[in-house]
Amino acid sequence: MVVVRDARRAWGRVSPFFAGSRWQIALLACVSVVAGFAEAALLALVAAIAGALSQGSDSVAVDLGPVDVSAGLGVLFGLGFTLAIVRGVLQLVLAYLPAKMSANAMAGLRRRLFDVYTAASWPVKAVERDGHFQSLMNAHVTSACQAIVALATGISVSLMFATMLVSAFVLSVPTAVVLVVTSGLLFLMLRPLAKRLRRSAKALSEENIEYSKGMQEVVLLAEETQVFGATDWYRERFYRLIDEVRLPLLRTRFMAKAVPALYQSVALVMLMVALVVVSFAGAGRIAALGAVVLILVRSLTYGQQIQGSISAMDELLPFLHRVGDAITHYGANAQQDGSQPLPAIAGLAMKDVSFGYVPGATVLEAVTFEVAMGEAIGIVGPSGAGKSSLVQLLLRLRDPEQGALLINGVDAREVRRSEWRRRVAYVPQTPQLLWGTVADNIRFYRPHLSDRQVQDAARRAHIHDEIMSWPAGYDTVVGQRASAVSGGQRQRLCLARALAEGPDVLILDEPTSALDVRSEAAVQKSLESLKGEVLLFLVAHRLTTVSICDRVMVIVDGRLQALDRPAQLLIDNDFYREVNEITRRQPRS
Ligand SMILES: Nc1ncnc2c1ncn2[C@@H]1O[C@H](COP(=O)(O)OP(=O)(O)OP(=O)(O)O)[C@@H](O)[C@H]1O
Repeated sequence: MVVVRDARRAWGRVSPFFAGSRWQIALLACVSVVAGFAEAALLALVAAIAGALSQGSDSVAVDLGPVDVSAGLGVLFGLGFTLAIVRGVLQLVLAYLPAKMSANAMAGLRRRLFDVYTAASWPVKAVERDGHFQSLMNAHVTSACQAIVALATGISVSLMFATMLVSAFVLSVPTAVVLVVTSGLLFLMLRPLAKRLRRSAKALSEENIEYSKGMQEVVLLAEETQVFGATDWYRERFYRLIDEVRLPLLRTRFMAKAVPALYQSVALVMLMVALVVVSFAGAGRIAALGAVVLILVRSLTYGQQIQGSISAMDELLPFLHRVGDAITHYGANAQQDGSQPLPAIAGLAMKDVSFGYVPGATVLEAVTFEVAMGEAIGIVGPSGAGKSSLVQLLLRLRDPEQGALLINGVDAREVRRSEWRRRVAYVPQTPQLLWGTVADNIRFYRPHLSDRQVQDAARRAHIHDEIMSWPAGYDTVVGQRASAVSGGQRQRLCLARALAEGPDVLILDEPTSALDVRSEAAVQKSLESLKGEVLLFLVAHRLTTVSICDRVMVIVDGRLQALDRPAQLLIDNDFYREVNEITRRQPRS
């Protein structure tokens, strides 16, 4: 059966992510069988006691097919209560195990997804739309765990159904045959509906991801839409996203409920058919007949629960598969690592480096240069020339298509990433603050950094005095939105973050473009004091930013046009001269 095959495949993919799953499944199976037989015995006992009471007899004969047991009413009442209690306790175990498996699976899947995502190469993550990973981690993992509960419940109720079947065979062979045939027929009748349910669930999983991506955009653009106003077009676009989830959700939820409900209605008809067969074939004494009827009714309940589990799996397995696919995808695109240690950085170079984001569209071409530790290098060029792309290669977020980045003369791909990361720091154009204290933001998940190191970094970034003037000092809470800091302070906090571990190489992408003159001067002062201590790369549009640099790279149309001292560039380089001219004419704000 498709769903069983699919469930086994899904189980194979997720079971490694939660500990002890095998023994839990084995325990679940054993407890289900024992609980099923305890229930069947209890039903036979109830029927026998009812039969004895109706005849006014003190002694009860329990018909267990080939075995007949006789005992007094008192003994059998005691046995009945014991069986009921045992059944109740086992039921608790059967409720606990799937819940535990699901909770373990949720933690295991989330850990695994987080690990493969963080280890995946940057180009794989960079092409994903915002909201994609969040949706996987939240809605998809939650649904995947519900699928695991459905799977565990399905295994449990199937075994209980099987024990009912065995009990029915013991009590009355014709009844058991009718049970097998009717159940089989029911499953066959409901399969087409179940297939449609799977299709809708798959569509729902896809639409949910689209919806999450859209909603992420709503959050990201909240400030802009507040200013521009949520236009009708904007609203319509998101209403459409909401509606696109509505239809598959309606179909999926309807069919997930309708299939088991239909099963119940048809099952009642089948029950009447079974009774007709029993009436013709005969089920022995009245007590045996009672037991057979009770077991039939109970079997149909379990059959309905099996159908419910199958429907739930039909609904939820696409989510589980998507999580599995994502784990495979990120895992297959893990960042490659080198094995060479990196004691210290003496110099960096690029040799004949060409790079493009998509095949056939070259962004950087034959870039070759050499820079030494302690130099301050500016990177300028027109918009779209390839400056940020060059930075991505320097940061080893991406690898060149041709040529190589050389660290101390060694191909960067051969150098251990962990050591490279420890020696390189970066301040992006729009650095992000964590929701936490100023100290947390400078420390940035590096608990080994002492308070003194944090404060030293802040001093070097020329932000320490300002921090000390705030009432809560380093304990001031800052965040992404309700930020307690200005743009310039944010930039310098992130500079302190970059400096905290004493990097060899510091790369800044437009560190002062969004700042006023005073903040720019403060950042410039910080950078100037770093000169000679680190290898500094400074991407800039304004030439004032690169005024502290020893040499400046001019990148035009993806080519390194020049790498020289600013004074020399003013003589040799048209682009540099032109930008210098424009800058001189502009009044400073
Ligand atoms: N993720 C990407 N996928 C595809 N193309 C990209 C991507 N990022 C940048 N590009 C393209 O690469 C070229 C160089 O872009 P890059 O961002 O490196 O330029 P830049 O010099 O930093 O520009 P700016 O000064 O405007 O920031 C541009 O044509 C741009 O469209």
